[in-house]
Amino acid sequence: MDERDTVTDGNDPADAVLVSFGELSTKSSEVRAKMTRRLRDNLAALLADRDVKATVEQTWARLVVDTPDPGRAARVAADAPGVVWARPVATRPADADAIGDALATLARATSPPDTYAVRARCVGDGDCSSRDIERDGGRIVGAVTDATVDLDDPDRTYHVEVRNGRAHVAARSVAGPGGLPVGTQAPLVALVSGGHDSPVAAYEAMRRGSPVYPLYVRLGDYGGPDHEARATATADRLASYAPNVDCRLRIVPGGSVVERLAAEVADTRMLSWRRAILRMAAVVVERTDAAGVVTGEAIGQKSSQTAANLAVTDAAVDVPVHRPLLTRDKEAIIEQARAIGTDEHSSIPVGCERLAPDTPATGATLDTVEAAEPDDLLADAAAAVDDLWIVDG
Ligand SMILES: Nc1ncnc2c1ncn2[C@@H]1O[C@H](COP(=O)(O)OP(=O)(O)OP(=O)(O)O)[C@@H](O)[C@H]1O
Repeated sequence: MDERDTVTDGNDPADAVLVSFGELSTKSSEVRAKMTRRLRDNLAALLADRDVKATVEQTWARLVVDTPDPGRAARVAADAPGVVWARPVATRPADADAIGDALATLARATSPPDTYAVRARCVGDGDCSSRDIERDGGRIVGAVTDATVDLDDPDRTYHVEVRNGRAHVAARSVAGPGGLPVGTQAPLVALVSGGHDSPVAAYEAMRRGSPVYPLYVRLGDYGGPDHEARATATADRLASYAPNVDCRLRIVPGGSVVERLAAEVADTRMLSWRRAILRMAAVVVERTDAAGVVTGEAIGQKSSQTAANLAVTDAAVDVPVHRPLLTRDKEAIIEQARAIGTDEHSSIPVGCERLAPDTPATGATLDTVEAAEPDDLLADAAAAVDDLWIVDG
């Protein structure tokens, strides 16, 4: 549910945001505490970056954001990898009257649903009965709205969580991306071309906890300013999800490698190009604390991405190559690019298509690719990384 649609008057009683971080709860207590701390720091940085005044308190099972603007803070918090949901909540003493009051105020302050349910959770408080809260709360909401109870598929769920003597009462929930907090896994070098696929792949790596170092390879005359601009815009967008990690775009000049391929290689040209940019990424991995490379390739999406050709590409490097979109369909990838806001610049037609030969190889073997590839091509590609520069956002 989008909470922006639900507040109908100025009497919203929410005074904080409750944040759930699902998967962290499956970790050992030491790892969980460490990852939760990281999520707390990430949330604080994200809220500050988006100009939301807030302090973030860490408890064992939840993060609690203290803020004068819970509605906006919940939307921002739900952008952070690791967050399962964020709810603007009214904080009350853990007694039945206070909870009932909060539910009635919330029910009046939000647009009336046709159907509703009250869900309660009591943690570590012997006197608290979730069944009583749900029954009494359901009656109270029913009395102040015309809505009817639907426990299976309600239009709105009112949530009550009671722990440590406090009750958190909510009428709205903003879904987060899940996953793990950025910075809880090793960084990866993300090859980004600015098309639809590679930004989504880089985002998926971030969503699972890896900071990414976006790497764009210039195509010389085959690329141009638009090509580079969309890669830069992509890196900015990715950085907006984790402003406290280094997500600056790295650029390597690849124009001379492209020229050589266009002049010297025919059907296997695109494969050699993939091998060359992968080799560049591998050099960046070796020179940083990154643990591997992430690309936007998916099986069979292009001739250079058949299962056979991906194996030939990988043979150019000896660092791990991760492909989070391997089995995803293009439509689903584009939908996700829209959702995370990396699609805006991805539709500009750019030069890689011009490099493609008329009859690209789909089932090449490593032997045929290597035979057609200039002997020093990969060494040339690696050397180009000496001229890498970092774009300061
Ligand atoms: N100029 C480039 N700079 C950096 N990485 C690149 C570049 N071109 C391609 N890549 C990487 O190689 C992968 C495969 O490239 P391809 O041109 O086939 O694009 P794609 O699968 O359509 O991805 P995208 O939609 O991101 O362009 C990309 O997903 C990206 O990770």
